[in-house]
Amino acid sequence: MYLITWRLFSFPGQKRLKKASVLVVGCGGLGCPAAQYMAGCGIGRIGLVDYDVVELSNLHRQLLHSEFNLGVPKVTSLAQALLRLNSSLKIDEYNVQLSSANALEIFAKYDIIVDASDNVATRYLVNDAAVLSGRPLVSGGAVGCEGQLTVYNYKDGPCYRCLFPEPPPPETVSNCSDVGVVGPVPGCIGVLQALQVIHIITEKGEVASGKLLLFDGVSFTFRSIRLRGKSPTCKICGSEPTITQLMDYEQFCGLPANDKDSGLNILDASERVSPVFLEQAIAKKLPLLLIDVRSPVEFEMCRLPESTNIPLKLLNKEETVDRLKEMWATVAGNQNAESRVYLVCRRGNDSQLGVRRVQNILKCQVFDVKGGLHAWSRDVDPSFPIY
Ligand SMILES: Nc1ncnc2c1ncn2[C@@H]1O[C@H](COP(=O)(O)OP(=O)(O)OP(=O)(O)O)[C@@H](O)[C@H]1O
Ligand SMILES: [Zn+2]
Repeated sequence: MYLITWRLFSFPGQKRLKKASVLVVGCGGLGCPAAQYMAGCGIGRIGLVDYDVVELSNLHRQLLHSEFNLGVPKVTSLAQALLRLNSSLKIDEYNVQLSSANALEIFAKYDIIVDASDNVATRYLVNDAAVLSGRPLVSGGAVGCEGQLTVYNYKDGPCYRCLFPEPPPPETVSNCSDVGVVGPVPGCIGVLQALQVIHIITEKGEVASGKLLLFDGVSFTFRSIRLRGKSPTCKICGSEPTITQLMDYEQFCGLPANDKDSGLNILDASERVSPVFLEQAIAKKLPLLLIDVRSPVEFEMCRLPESTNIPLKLLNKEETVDRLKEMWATVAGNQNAESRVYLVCRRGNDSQLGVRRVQNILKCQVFDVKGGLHAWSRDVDPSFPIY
């Protein structure tokens, strides 16, 4: 099974792979392919971290999980698949959320860290833990049809904080659960993360330190851009670091370290309703405007019959403002005090961002549907398709 790797990297190279240990944070769209190719090439020990269980909506891009493993912890499901491929592997399962309390202890047991997570708070946590424990970090990301990859904290190269000292404002952050991702894109980036791990272990081939590989799945192009080098003033890896231990990353970023339903929480509780509440309002035929802020493609795929599609990106455009006012006039024209606007999206994050915009435009009562269509499917109509 390892012959190809051996021919390319020589026998000592293959032995290094066998002796190496790699930790994969996140067993989803990036983590599955990364771990699969690492297992295939004979890396001796692989640690898997994920707090989540396999869901149907994961399967289009997390191909080592399967319908048989729905509800099973992702670490267990992935470990089973890897052992089917290579029974001599040693696998450690961490069915936990990586946090400031456990990261350093877990990282200490591995030579290299692969970041295959999907949220900003975890990215800062993984970066800081990698720097504090002196481990190179192979970082990947994929949203929509775009993917990227770089290696942080490798030799004299920069870390994530050197390039992004401050987190982005929470309201500007969307993740792949809201935007969606085309399965082969994380597939491709995850495979390349495995290749970077092989390069680091065997010390053959280029390591993408100080470089960012960008893949655009629409124009079908790869580009590699040079990044700024290590920053001497970086708070964690600079010459006089002020961060010497892990912190509260959810507080630092203003965002949760997981992307479960309604992860973002930027509205007041009084501005949010449950899917069951919305269902009752619809059943009572109360005057309402239900706006679905997903992309037209997603809206075409499945939607609530009462909803109208205005993608989040269009909400602020001038022509949309007029259209929105016209639509609202037809609902609230009879001055009914019970008229409301509800915003819905896939999982309840983008809809919260939309609420603020619509409030500014219409100056009326606007609500977010908590947990979006996923929660609708869970709590109101299990036959409603989720993806
Ligand atoms: N702090 C963390 N600790 C452990 N696992 C994490 C952490 N943050 C993210 N993850 C895991 O990283 C994986 C990322 O996978 P992916 O980007 O494919 O998204 P997903 O959460 O599986 O998909 P969806 O958002 O559609 O449900 C997820 O399985 C998630 O549970
Ligand atoms: Zn740094």
